[in-house]
Amino acid sequence: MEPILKGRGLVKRYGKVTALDNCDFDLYPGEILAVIGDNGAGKSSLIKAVSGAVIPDEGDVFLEGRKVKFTSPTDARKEGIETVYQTLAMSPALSIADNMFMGRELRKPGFRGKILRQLDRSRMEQIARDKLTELGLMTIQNINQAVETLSGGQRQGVAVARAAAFGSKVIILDEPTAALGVKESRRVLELIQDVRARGIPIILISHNMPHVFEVADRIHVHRLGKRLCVIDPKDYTMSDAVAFMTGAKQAPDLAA
Ligand SMILES: Nc1ncnc2c1ncn2[C@@H]1O[C@H](COP(=O)(O)OP(=O)(O)OP(=O)(O)O)[C@@H](O)[C@H]1O
Repeated sequence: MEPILKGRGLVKRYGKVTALDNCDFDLYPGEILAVIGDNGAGKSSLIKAVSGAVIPDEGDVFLEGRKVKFTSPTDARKEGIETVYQTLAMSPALSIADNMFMGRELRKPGFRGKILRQLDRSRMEQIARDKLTELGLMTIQNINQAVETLSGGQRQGVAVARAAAFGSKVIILDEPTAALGVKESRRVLELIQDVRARGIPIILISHNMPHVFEVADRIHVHRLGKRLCVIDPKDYTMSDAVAFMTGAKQAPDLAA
């Protein structure tokens, strides 16, 4: 099977710091791939390099086998790569529907939309409602509710729904449960699994080992700017994973 998203020989330097050191990366269709690693290992740099937020100094990124050169996150988004950052790019005072359609607003048909640029609010609200229902997120009562009035978990939900709603090929989640309570984390983990069930692969960056081991199909262990190994959570324990990532234990051979 061909990876849907692939990185080869990625290098990213910040002055004297080498954040990515000839790093490879593979995400396969339909999987949840967790990316774990110690602080400063280069996880964010990797994710940014495959999603257009930084331009790698060297190396190539391939989407569905085709070499791509993203120069911005907008570029990557146009190709179907959506990143949901921990610090969510949402406008708190705007409604859920407005947030979901930010930058992709729908206009009314015909003259009113094309010439007068009128927004098709009811259609956007309907689609927003449908998407949230589809993803089991309809604990949200009112689609016109301002995002600032939502709980942290609901907000993550809206961000994920937004990513899932627009034909994304890949969704990247950066520490989606870091700021959430137990119940909310649970809901977000379920949501991640729902998104996978709809066939969209997910990259999950997380320091939370129980969450990683619960949902990931494979775990990319990142260390010193490169992929150290990829493990199946069924074959290793959480303490193995932590030992690999800190260098306390010899990692399994990647080739094997
Ligand atoms: N914009 C930047 N300017 C200078 N150095 C940077 C920049 N971004 C990252 N780095 C450095 O690159 C290295 C890798 O950082 P990166 O954020 O990719 O690691 P990380 O694994 O995501 O860490 P964490 O888990 O702590 O978020 C670190 O040494 C970091 O200080």
